Amino acid sequence: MASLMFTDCSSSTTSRLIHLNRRSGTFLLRQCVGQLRLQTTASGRGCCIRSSSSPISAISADTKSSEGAAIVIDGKAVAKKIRDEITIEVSRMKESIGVIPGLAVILVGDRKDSATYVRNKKKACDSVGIKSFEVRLAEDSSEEEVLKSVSGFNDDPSVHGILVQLPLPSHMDEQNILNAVSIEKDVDGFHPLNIGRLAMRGREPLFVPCTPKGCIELLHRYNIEIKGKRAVVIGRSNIVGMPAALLLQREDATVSIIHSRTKNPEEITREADIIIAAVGQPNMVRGSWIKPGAVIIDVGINPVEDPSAARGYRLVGDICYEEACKVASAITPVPGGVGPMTIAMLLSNTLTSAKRIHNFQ
Ligand SMILES: Nc1nc2c(c(=O)[nH]1)N[C@@H](CN(C=O)c1ccc(C(=O)N[C@@H](CCC(=O)O)C(=O)O)cc1)CN2
Repeated sequence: MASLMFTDCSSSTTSRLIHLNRRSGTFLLRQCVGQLRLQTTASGRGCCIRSSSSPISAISADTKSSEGAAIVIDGKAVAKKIRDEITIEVSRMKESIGVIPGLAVILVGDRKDSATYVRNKKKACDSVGIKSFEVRLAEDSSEEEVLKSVSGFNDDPSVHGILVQLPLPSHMDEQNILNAVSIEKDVDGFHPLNIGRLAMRGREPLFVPCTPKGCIELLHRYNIEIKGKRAVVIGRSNIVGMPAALLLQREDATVSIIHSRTKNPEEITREADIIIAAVGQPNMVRGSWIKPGAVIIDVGINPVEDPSAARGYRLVGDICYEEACKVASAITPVPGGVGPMTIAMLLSNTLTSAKRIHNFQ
């Protein structure tokens, strides 16, 4: 007997374990007429899946898939492909001009999630041949100590990319620290000059923030048209929502941003052909918010209690996946959607930086 974990979207912290016996399995398979298989996703949630590993030919953002099941946009697979492409470029650069791209990461404090992300960034660098440098500072370090590390990496010619892992401890002035990163090495794209250029027509940023860049890259790699579409971005953070909205606008979408003071979020979201959700609220967007056939990019990575999971919790997005996948034409899962793309885009930005600094085409 197999078992599937379904999230109860009406409650973010409770979940039901539904045993899938032969009968219910048949029922689900019938619902997925024409589908390839019945599958539990990496997070253990069930959905009908048309394609999960290879980019597809154009999906219309206007029309609902006839089967009533979304294509799963496989960020993990796309990120792997991008890492393979970067590996080739890194070795071509090394062989041609003897330069190895270098990425420096500054981690302040002892947040477990941040430590995991930094460890994963180092692993990803190793896997593509990028050199990595790391500074770890204690939670009670001073802002001056962080600025000193930034300044050291700004002056180090073997470092082509610098990032300060966020969030920083609350006693630090985040903007002051991000401003100190050399704009030529700002591979996170958080420097105000890079963000400012992103917002201006006719100006190009040196780097685009990794998570929003990953969202757009997924749309491109799955041939999802953006031009002329109505897009809704839920959330207006500096690192995801705001730059994602700017990028969609640059791609000629008509963009609305939904935030905590928006009066009618459901109504506005229901108009969208493309939804990017980056609000940090587990399962906030329900199936009823979604226009049939919309494409959904879920940036949320929210831990919810789950005693049956090895870690005692599992990750869910901002979108109620099992409702949304019946309405949308394509959707990113959590985990395995946008998350892996963030690190792939970081590697890509670091390679771009090294090429630019060394004038290597
Ligand atoms: N300086 C920065 N700080 C932060 C950024 C950033 O882009 N630059 N983004 C996030 C954290 N982040 C990278 O730093 C990040 C988050 C999640 C993932 C990821 O791959 N998630 C997996 C699930 C991981 C798990 O199981 O725990 C997934 O979604 O599949 C990568 C990077 C905030 N800080």
